[in-house]
Amino acid sequence: MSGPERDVAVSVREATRTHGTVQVLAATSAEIAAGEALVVWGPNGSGKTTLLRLVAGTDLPTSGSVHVLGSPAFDARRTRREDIAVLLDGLSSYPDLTVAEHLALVASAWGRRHVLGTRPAPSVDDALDAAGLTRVRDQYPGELSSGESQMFALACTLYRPGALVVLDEPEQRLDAAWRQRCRALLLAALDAGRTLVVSTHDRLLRAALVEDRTDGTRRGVQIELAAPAR
Ligand SMILES: Nc1ncnc2c1ncn2[C@@H]1O[C@H](COP(=O)(O)OP(=O)(O)OP(=O)(O)O)[C@@H](O)[C@H]1O
Repeated sequence: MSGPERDVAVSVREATRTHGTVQVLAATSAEIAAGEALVVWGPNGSGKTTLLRLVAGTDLPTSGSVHVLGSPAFDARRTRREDIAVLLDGLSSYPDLTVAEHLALVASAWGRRHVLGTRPAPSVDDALDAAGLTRVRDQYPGELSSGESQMFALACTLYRPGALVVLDEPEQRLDAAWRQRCRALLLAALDAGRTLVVSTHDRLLRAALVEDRTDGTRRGVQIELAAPAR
């Protein structure tokens, strides 16, 4: 979409982040409309997680601005809480609740808002099936493999409402089959009208999220962050 009717969901303008005297994010700009993906690409240490923290509103830019859903991201984090789903530093979980019970808890916590756009949310079992977690539905978080844990975190994050979803390297610790599921889940989220901001080292995920749809509409864009000086 282009033109004045474009519904901007994420706008990053000349945003930088400095820790002390060290600039960890050089001036970065990007803009996506609602329902599009922003793929953040770059080598280790290039500032991907830093940028995602600014978008998620858990950190402030040193200069420049970051707006999401029409508000400064730092404010939106509280005022638009139900609209922003974030998986940045792993998932906090309850050791004595099962995988399925965690999703049920998410649904229960969000009540009637547990709906995505005009679509009702899938059942817990359908969501677990889509994530490939049916086999471990009755296991506790401490009983999961590292790849299962990552899919569990992803499934919980995608199961809550969130017009905007922010994911830091969702493919981490996943094997090829699960990476494929991860791509399918993110494409389905986009098709449901969600806006995605995703950092990744996975070329297939990047390609899937920035490839135009068959009807020619833009699915997403990428920004590439430069390698830090070593
Ligand atoms: N609190 C901090 N104080 C100082 N430097 C920091 C701080 N947080 C991050 N950095 C530095 O900022 C740089 C960017 O880190 P960031 O985690 O954003 O990179 P990344 O692109 O996500 O890397 P990776 O691909 O390895 O996850 C790194 O060099 C890191 O050491």
